Amino acid sequence: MLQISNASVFFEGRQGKEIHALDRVNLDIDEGDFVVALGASGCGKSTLLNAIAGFLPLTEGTITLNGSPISRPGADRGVVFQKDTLLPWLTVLDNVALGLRFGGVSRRERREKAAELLGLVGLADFARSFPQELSGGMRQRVGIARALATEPDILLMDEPFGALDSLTREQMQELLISVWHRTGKRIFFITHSIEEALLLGTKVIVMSPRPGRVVARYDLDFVRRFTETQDVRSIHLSVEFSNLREEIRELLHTDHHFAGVAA
Ligand SMILES: Nc1ncnc2c1ncn2[C@@H]1O[C@H](COP(=O)(O)OP(=O)(O)OP(=O)(O)O)[C@@H](O)[C@H]1O
Repeated sequence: MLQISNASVFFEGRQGKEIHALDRVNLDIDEGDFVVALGASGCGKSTLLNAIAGFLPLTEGTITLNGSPISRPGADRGVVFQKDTLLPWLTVLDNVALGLRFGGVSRRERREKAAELLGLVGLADFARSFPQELSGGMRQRVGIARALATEPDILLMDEPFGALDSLTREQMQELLISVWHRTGKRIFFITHSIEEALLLGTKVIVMSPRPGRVVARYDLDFVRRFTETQDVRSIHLSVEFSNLREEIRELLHTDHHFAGVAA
């Protein structure tokens, strides 16, 4: 269980002015959960993810993973960003295997594991390619495989599909659902897109602008429906989906700070 209790973050802004980025966030991420954080730019989503990743400390509150407080980055958390962070001089296979190099795993095992993960994300044939030979969507798939290589407890994804065109984005959503379903990994995923949040999340939290607070929570099953039917169109067209989309859109627009959130 990943447990976030009363998490608050203050940054020191210009001229010593305090920036209240995150305000008393409580969130439990259980095994198998797909948690999506939705909110406008600047509402503290990345701050929350970075705190879970151990990249920045909370000012108040705690985050524990299986009972242990998080204070630094660790192999038990795999991170995927919007912009891929692949090393251009390494092949796709070696990029995926990289995280295991520091874990005392033999070269043969590293390569076997990396090849297996490339299969999981549909890139088995690109193991010997270099990142620059791949499309944006393919590079993000490599990033997902790499994040999974150390067998983390949770996958942290900061707008991983934000820079992709809409068709590739839809394909990546479906791929991620299949990875989630097949691995049973819990995921914490950030997005600006209401539709993406509704399709992917088993739990969706909606955050307000500064200070970032959770203003609504939803337990959803569209993603499970997708794994059974593989029919995204009928989900998008369902009354339930469109009612929720409108409800959340309205919620986001009740505050003018939310302008800029896209469906
Ligand atoms: N290191 C920092 N120093 C000072 N202020 C910061 C720092 N990091 C974030 N902030 C501020 O904290 C607030 C929350 O930022 P954060 O990046 O978490 O928002 P976000 O919801 O992820 O936004 P986006 O969707 O644009 O990525 C913003 O006002 C931002 O300017």
